[in-house]
Amino acid sequence: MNIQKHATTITPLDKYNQELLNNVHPSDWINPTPAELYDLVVIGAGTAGLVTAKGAGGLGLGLKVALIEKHLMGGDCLNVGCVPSKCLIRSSRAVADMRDAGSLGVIPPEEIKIHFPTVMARMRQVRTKISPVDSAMSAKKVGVDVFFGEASFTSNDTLTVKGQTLRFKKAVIATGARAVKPQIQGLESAGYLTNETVFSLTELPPRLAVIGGGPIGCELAQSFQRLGSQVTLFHRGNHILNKEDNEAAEIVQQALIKDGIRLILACQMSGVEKTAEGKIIHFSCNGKSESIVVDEILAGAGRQPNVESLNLEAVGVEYDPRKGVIVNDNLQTSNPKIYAAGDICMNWKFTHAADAAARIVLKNTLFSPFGFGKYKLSDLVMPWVTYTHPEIAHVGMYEEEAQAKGIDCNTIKIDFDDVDRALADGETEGFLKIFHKKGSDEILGATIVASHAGEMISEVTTAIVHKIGLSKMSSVIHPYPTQAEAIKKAADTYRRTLLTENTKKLLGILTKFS
Ligand SMILES: Cc1cc2nc3c(=O)[nH]c(=O)nc-3n(C[C@H](O)[C@H](O)[C@H](O)COP(=O)(O)OP(=O)(O)OC[C@H]3O[C@@H](n4cnc5c(N)ncnc54)[C@H](O)[C@@H]3O)c2cc1C
Ligand SMILES: NC(=O)c1ccc[n+]([C@@H]2O[C@H](COP(=O)([O-])OP(=O)(O)OC[C@H]3O[C@@H](n4cnc5c(N)ncnc54)[C@H](O)[C@@H]3O)[C@@H](O)[C@H]2O)c1
Repeated sequence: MNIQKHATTITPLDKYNQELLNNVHPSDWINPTPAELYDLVVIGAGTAGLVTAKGAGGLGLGLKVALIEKHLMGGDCLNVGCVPSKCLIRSSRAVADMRDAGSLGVIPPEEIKIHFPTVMARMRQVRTKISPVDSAMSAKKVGVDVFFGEASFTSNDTLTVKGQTLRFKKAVIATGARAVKPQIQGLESAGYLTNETVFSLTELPPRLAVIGGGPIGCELAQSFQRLGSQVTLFHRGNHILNKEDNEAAEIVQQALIKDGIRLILACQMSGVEKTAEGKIIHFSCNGKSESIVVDEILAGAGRQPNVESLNLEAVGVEYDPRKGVIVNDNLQTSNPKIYAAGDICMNWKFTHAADAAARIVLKNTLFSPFGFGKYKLSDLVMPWVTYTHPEIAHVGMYEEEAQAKGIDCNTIKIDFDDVDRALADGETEGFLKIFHKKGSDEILGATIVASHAGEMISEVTTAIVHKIGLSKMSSVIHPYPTQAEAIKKAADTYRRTLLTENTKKLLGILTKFS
């Protein structure tokens, strides 16, 4: 494979992208001669694969570890996912800050000028700066044999890559997922963008349609709208971000509308035609047929697991073409020698989830003699953040989820317009909800909608992981004024519920004698 092939998703080939490719798929890379037998062969060098392979190789135990990547080390997150999207989000927030500065007494310019090529060049620069940690050399340095090429199982203990056979004691499938192709007549021939191509744009599409109101669709729709595109967001459901708390999703929905996005909910897209004026999208909404013309279409309509080329049948690994490789709670597949981690097998499709799963796989493949002491996926407390503006962050259970499990749950809600720093910042849209066990201070979960909700959720995650209840949280001093004081306020609200008539009487007596 040469640099040109990988340039299909990594364009333009400027100095940043060339350096990125030199790190994540060097054109002069020569695959090593395979060892006689590998302790661990890992397929896919995204987050899950890199953490597994480098974790095993870096232990200094002399383990033989191979890592196989068909495209770009770093996978989606570095190249076409988290990293580039967050760079675009940063630029788009700068636009919104300028736009809204009037309310702070700072008069914005008549026209906010956005230089889209510079926005994208900055993104490429940042991505390249981050790339050495995911590079082929970084894995080689910790003793991992890195092979570029597509891996395919050939027998219960072998697989091939570019004509070479690798024998393994254990294997890990970490091949991730890709964008689902929406089944809309004419879309394929009209052409559309996905997360694999959108970050290669060098010119802003004046009119952009986004298919799907999930995290990808919402984050990118808001960014492109703020950067100057007229975005139309098509979503099947009645409101966007339907996996999130309804009230939280509603706040973000209103923010997208305020940004000027045309939101088409509960829609059916019936066809796309390419014409001289642009791409015409035909759709129906509430029984009414309509059409719009756009310059580009971006699909963010869900993910599909990369299972096809692995020849999983040869090794008896069960999979579902839509959900991916089937694993048990220890991340072991139906073949006991083969494990999986990351987007290929998990509902939690997040980089930090892939990282956490890889650590479980490391333990379970290498340090669980006779299957003892295996770690479980279900033991993880998983936070996540959707980086719209405002952000939605969540951890643990929702109220309905707790109730469905037969746990009586109370919700404490703090609105950010009761938080001094949020008022000072002019960022009062949003709330914190903490779900706790009824009659107890045990935290079950939390949802935060706020400008920097993602920076706040880890405090609640720490509390859940280390079983710190709301009473103890209320004794933690939070600097004034910070938006994270919302968490302290929630904890104090809980403490106040402990003040029964009897405790009040007792306190009254104590004050008399003090
Ligand atoms: C636009 C976008 C934004 C995102 N933003 C965030 C975010 O902000 N925060 C967050 O936590 N998550 C985010 N995600 C999700 C995150 O990127 C994924 O959850 C994460 O990358 C999963 O890692 P992985 O290792 O499982 O898979 P991947 O990163 O997909 O890596 C799999 C690797 O396997 C390789 N491969 C596939 N088949 C083979 C084969 N047969 N042989 C050899 N190699 C193979 C692929 O080329 C790829 O490099 C985002 C995703 C997208 C698309
Ligand atoms: N901040 C983050 O952590 C982050 C950011 C982006 C992506 N991700 C991960 O990537 C995963 C995939 O994200 P996603 O947004 O592609 O998927 P998703 O499945 O979460 O959302 C896609 C949405 O598109 C809708 N849809 C599908 N086809 C449609 C059509 N033809 N017309 C209208 N609507 C349609 C679906 O109903 C669905 O709600 C997420 O589950 C998330 O875990 C995470």
